[in-house]
Amino acid sequence: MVEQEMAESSDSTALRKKTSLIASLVSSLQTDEKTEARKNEEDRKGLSRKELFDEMLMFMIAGYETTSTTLAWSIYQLSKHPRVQQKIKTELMQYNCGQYLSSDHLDSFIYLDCFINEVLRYSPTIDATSRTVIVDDNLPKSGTQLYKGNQVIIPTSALARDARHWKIDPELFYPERFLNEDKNYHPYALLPFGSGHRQCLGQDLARLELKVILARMLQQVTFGDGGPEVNAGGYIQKLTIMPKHIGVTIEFN
Ligand code: HEM
Repeated sequence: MVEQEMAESSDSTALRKKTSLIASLVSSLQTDEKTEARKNEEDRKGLSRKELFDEMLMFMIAGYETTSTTLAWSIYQLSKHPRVQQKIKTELMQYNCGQYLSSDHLDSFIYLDCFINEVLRYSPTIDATSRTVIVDDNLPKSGTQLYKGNQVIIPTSALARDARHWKIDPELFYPERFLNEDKNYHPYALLPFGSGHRQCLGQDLARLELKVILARMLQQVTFGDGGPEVNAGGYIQKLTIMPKHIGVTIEFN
């Protein structure tokens, strides 16, 4: 894909760089890598070819397992919460979209958005992120001293279940919270995609993928609890946090 893009004229790449990630990366390639390599890191402009390929690899690694694991958690939660599953199905039927899912249809599925948010809150695939302190500073309330170079861990999964930040018991799997009591939750209580200028670059794509796949699946099938032996839940921590025992029944509607 990158080579195809590099074969295009620079004018054509520049035209498409707002809508194509690959065109955008290719248009940032350094024209003279050797000269750039001799400069200090802060003075270098553009991407080397190696940096571009590293970015592409990062998209694949960061984009694949996170989204597929969130989908696995979604299926697990659907199997455990038939009431929630039925409510999503009712919403899908209400808009009677058949085989064709337009962006207007997707925008109408408000409860499905709440469900996806609740899965990301209750069963996060990533439990923390981190930042490197770049100047000596201290935390506003506690006064804790931080020094340049310290690594600060932000425990996103603990924040998402911290009762101080949620009006409805955070231990409950309850998508409706995002329609009512917890609609205006603290912006840093739920950070499934991080925050700030290093936040997840693929979050809109991930949300779109999750919404389309879940809507399509729930138009066709109902997930049931496969029983305590196979659908026992729990989690394993690999690159992401995955469900450990997930075993559901699938009924075609
Ligand atoms: C449900 C799916 C996903 C979850 C839960 C997720 C979560 C995250 C989190 C927590 C971070 C760190 C953000 C921070 O420290 O502030 C991150 C970074 C990143 N994600 Fe995602 N992600 C998902 C899907 C994707 C997809 C689909 C892509 C790309 C196709 C992607 C690409 C990236 C990249 C490139 C970064 C690094 C950004 C940077 O360091 O500047 N992610 N993601």
